[in-house]
Amino acid sequence: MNKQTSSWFNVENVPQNYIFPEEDRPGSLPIPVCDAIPVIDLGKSPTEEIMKACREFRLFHVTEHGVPEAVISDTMRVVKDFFELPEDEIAKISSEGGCVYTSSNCFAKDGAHLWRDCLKHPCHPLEQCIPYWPQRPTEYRDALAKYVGEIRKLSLKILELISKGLGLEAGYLGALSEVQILTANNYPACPDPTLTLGLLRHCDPSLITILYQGDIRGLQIVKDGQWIGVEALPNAFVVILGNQLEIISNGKLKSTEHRAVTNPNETRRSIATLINPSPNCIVKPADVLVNDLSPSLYEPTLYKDFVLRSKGFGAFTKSIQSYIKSET
Ligand SMILES: O=C(O)CCC(=O)C(=O)O
Ligand SMILES: [Fe+2]
Repeated sequence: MNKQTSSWFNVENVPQNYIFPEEDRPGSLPIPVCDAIPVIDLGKSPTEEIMKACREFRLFHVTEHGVPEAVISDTMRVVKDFFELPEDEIAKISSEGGCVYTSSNCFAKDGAHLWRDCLKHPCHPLEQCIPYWPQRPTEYRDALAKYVGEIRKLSLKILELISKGLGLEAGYLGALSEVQILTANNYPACPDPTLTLGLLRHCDPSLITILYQGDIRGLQIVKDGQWIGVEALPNAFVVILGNQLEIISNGKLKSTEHRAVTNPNETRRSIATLINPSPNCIVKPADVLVNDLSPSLYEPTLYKDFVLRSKGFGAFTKSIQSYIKSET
């Protein structure tokens, strides 16, 4: 086995406090990967295809996205190296403002732990955020700065297509996406994936989330009341619709319920970049989508109140939120 940071997962049987209640755990029934989830070529200005995917699956893959392969592979490498740092190095991280490291020692539900370690930090505006990022591995900041810059461009491109598809003016959703939060997830191999979860069923508190998951499966979404698996396509990104897009679109688009399951063979890593409004933004349905036939379905809500109420960034919501400058 590779050098591992911590030993909590290096066990033959799943410890009792990692076993989720029956209604949450994946169980032993197979959940097949759905090959109907659209893979959208972004080189073709595919507004209609994106809108159809958003309506039918609330999620889609994108290829021809413009993010260089080397940027992705360097990022995955430094993220792997980060999670393999000695425990005392990682322990220093949690004390640095704005950057949060959570190990599986945090309880997720009813005393059950997630089978996951995770690192979260804001990453836009870049200059303001970089000083809070981990300094080890030494290439972390350089690699991630390139990655989040590329993801910013990609997210604006996708939001522009969705703005158009919803009939909103150009730049409408882009203007509501001033904050970007990166979550790097590390799910070690698990002796019994039927009992455990990398991430519980949730919706992201974002407008959209751009997820990179390499070539190891583990993401599942709810479609028509059933769990379905999402393929892991190397060098493609998964776009997940978040709560804020559901509100702004006045329910025309719905957020994606999803979770991450574990596997018995190898460590899976994913990088989720959440594209969010700023904390003091009032999020409400776009005026052009509200009329007599389609009355407003959501109360205007201050984004930071939404996030605090829903604990959108987990147990450390407050420290992440308070770090982001309110004037942004
Ligand atoms: O690891 C995954 O596939 C999902 C990650 C995720 O949903 C999240 O970080 O919010
Ligand atoms: Fe998520």
